[in-house]
Amino acid sequence: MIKAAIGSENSAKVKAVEDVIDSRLISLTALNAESGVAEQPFSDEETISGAINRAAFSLEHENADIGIGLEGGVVETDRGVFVCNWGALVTKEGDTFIAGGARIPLPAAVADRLLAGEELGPIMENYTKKNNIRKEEGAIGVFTNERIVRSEMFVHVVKMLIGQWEYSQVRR
Ligand SMILES: O=P(O)(O)OP(=O)(O)OP(=O)(O)OC[C@H]1O[C@@H](n2cnc3c(O)ncnc32)[C@H](O)[C@@H]1O
Ligand SMILES: [Mg+2]
Repeated sequence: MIKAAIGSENSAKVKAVEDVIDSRLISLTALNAESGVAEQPFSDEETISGAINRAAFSLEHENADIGIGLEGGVVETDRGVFVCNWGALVTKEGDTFIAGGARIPLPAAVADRLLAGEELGPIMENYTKKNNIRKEEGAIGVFTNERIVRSEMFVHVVKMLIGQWEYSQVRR
């Protein structure tokens, strides 16, 4: 049995990993891992660092074979502020794999509040008058009419992580 650890207890993230891995081959533990970056990452680089830090923390803390970190952030571009999401998978052999998730621009009303220093999670709850968006459909779900919800977006990221790791095993 391969031992995996995911560095979050957010159900949208844990469910994504559970959906992708084969539970007959890989056991999964979820823990709240330090991201080591701001609560609201504001670039791809900062979001990637958060994902890698969570993955490394999880690997070490659980003495696992693989650690997975999933981190959300936003990126400011010439075309507006986009949501971004990154994942990292680290192995006890010292390999690190990363993969990025789908991104869409946020409405100006949301972007303005982010630029003023608020966090996306609370902004979304306030904007939609709903709780727990970040554990459920997410900003990506709200603004895509739920055609892509947060867990599905993370499933895609986790598939790209696990797939890169599998490919490295095959070639080892
Ligand atoms: O418990 P953790 O794992 O921390 O789960 P979380 O929902 O707080 O998720 P992250 O810390 O990875 O990311 C939070 C950031 O992700 C971004 N994000 C994207 N979609 C979001 C959503 O629907 N709700 C909240 N944050 C979202 C936003 O930039 C947040 O500041
Ligand atoms: Mg968080």
